[in-house]
Amino acid sequence: MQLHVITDGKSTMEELSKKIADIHHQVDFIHIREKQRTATEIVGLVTGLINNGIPPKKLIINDRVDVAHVLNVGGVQLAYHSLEVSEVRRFFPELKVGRSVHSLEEGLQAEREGADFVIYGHIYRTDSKPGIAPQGLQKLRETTRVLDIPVIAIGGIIPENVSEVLATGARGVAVMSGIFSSPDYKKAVIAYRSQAKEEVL
Ligand SMILES: Cc1nc(C(=O)O)sc1CCOP(=O)(O)O
Repeated sequence: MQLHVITDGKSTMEELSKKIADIHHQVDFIHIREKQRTATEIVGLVTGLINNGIPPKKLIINDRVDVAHVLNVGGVQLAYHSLEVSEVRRFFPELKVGRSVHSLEEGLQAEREGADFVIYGHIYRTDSKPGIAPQGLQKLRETTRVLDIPVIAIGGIIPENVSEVLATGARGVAVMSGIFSSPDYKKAVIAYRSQAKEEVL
């Protein structure tokens, strides 16, 4: 199982730096999703993380392809409002490209354009996506069956539902509030990790 963690956009830069430094050994990918932050702030955060020994290849920048490129990190996570997967593939071939999708059709499109993986959601009801109906496990299963690239499940994932999510064929889970909003985030990350028997990348 791949364990992706996603920053919540609510923590201070200091809190994020500390939390990420504390948990990075337990996770495969850390998505920096700080939509209200400037490029300069994200560069400052990520440079600090790298200087503190967090492997750059584990870091994925949400949306900001330019920032990911300048920082020479592992990759970028694209949303519907981001540059297209094919454009990023063409101009930034060194970046791993993830695409956030909400249907099988979007997943197929991302795969055709050359995405390395998709994040599919949201699976369960979550306060992080208020007022939008969840996709549920059946649609996730359909998507994992059809796509060849890894499908990572997101949205309302808690340690107790990881095994049923993985049983759909999902290759991993992505977690935001379950880790970054947890008062004991170190314990939380271990609870997720213990659902996965494979080695961390
Ligand atoms: C950032 C994000 N993207 C989603 C999608 O469906 O694309 S759901 C989501 C939030 C996930 O948060 P939590 O782990 O707190 O439920």
